[in-house]
Amino acid sequence: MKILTAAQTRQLDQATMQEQGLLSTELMERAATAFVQWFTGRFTPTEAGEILLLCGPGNNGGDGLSAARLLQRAGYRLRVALLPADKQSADWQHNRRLLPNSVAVAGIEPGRLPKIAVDSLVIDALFGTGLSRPLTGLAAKVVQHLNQARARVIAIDLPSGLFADAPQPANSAVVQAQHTVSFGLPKLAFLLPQNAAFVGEWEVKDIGLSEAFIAATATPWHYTDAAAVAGQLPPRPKFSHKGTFGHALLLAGSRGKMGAAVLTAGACLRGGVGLLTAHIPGCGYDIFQISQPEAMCLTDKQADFISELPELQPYQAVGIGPGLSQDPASLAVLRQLLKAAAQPLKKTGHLLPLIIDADALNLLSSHRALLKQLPENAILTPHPKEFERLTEPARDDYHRLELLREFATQHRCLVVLKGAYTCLATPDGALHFNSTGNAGMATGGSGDVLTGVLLALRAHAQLPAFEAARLGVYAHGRAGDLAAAQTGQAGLVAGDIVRHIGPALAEV
Ligand SMILES: NC(=O)C1=CN([C@@H]2O[C@H](COP(=O)(O)OP(=O)(O)OC[C@H]3O[C@@H](n4cnc5c(N)ncnc54)[C@H](O)[C@@H]3O)[C@@H](O)[C@H]2O)[C@@H](O)CC1
Ligand SMILES: Nc1ncnc2c1ncn2[C@@H]1O[C@H](COP(=O)(O)OP(=O)(O)O)[C@@H](O)[C@H]1O
Ligand SMILES: [K+]
Repeated sequence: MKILTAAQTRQLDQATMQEQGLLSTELMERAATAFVQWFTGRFTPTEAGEILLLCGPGNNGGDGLSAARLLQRAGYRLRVALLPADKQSADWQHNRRLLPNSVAVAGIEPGRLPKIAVDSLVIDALFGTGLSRPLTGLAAKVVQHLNQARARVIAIDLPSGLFADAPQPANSAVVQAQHTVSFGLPKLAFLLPQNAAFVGEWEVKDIGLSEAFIAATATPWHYTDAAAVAGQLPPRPKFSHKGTFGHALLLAGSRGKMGAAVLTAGACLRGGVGLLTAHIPGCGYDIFQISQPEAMCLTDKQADFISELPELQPYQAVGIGPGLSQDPASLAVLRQLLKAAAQPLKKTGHLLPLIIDADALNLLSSHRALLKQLPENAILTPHPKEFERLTEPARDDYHRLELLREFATQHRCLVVLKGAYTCLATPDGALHFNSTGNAGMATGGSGDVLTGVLLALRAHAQLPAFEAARLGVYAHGRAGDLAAAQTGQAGLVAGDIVRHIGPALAEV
């Protein structure tokens, strides 16, 4: 699914009306109907009580007025408060005329802000994608008043005051909604942690916007939903054997962090790899062999960390980093690996696929000259702290995305910036936000599991780097969701994610 800018969203509305011969009021009615469908599915008239609908002067307010009419017809009690403006949009005026007199409508004035009881329901239809500058004056005052009221707030399309696609200045007035019900496509703002308090839970409702326009519109931003990865995992042919799905090498673990190697290996096996060999420090031999009998194991001459790079010739992909330690000897191994991976493989003529995680990323950060040696399409999997060590501290989430794009294009690699909406950056500058996963995965070892899944998919001869990375990130989050359905979020541990990788991959 694409994510468009606010300007492109306006063009999309126009294109939809032209393509489908729709009046703008008809499109607005679709949006309001979609919103009301969501609302009535969520709250009965009794649960809703008397709803306050805050209405701005543009088409977001027009959506609100149209929704007010539909909600009243459906038996809800509501009152409407209008934000004064020099001029209202034509579709706003249309829906204002259609609103029955039985709905109480009052103008908002500086000395007379609408009364909002604690826990009452408020629908925010002040501003949507047409916001052109941060809110000031009376609009800002209304928003602050609303945020202080501790009501249950539901935003139409966007929480008012929030830009759809760009940061707003610190301390701007923005509605803090519990729910945002948006139309057509997700907005970039929904995916960034800094906006969580404004957006709340969000949903996007289909209102039949022009597919042709969306397909023809260029954007760096994408949202990976089930449709994006459907059918991407190649089927396992009847006569396949363990060699068909690649032999992966994992370099992981150190004293006290053998669990990282075990989890990564388990995830790689569940990710469908044909064969897995792990190269681990001597101290981990029994731990590893007992907990992952399906994997083969090479031990380093060092007991506590890795100091040797095995012969790479047998392997189709290499993962390095989980629990590795940052010992200078492990740095030397990383150096050798990058050097060896710079040469195409004799058998295939391709570069050896690499997954670089955790301490291997930290080693890259402290020896940045090594970044020049990253082979094309290497996959790096930093969390935000690790990413900032590789680049620079970001001013905010939007700046971090800029840094992410720059990094992936400059180094011709794939970067998986982990988080609630993990963002995969590609060498051509695209950003793919993942839709799966849950806060139960905010637990030690979840990232190791991701590395294992990615390693398995990169060892697969038929999956190109981008498809493997996108599918791996999606399936990892989906496995987390399936696991949380059984354990609850608080009780989820990384091993639960491993056990659900199989079902997650079976779904796609
Ligand atoms: N495809 C879609 O997404 C559809 C969107 N519709 C609705 O239309 C909305 C966009 O409507 P508009 O473009 O009219 O924009 P808005 O209603 O978001 O706001 C624009 C109005 O607010 C004023 N304004 C902007 N920033 C302001 C500020 N900081 N302080 C005071 N006034 C400010 C503008 O001058 C204009 O009058 C969407 O958010 C959505 O709710 C639907 O009606 C139809 C379908
Ligand atoms: N709130 C969340 N919602 C969805 N996914 C999450 C959330 N928190 C963490 N995750 C996922 O869990 C993983 C955590 O990785 P990481 O921070 O490297 O943990 P660790 O180093 O302990 O393995 C990432 O894939 C991340 O996307
Ligand atoms: K709004």
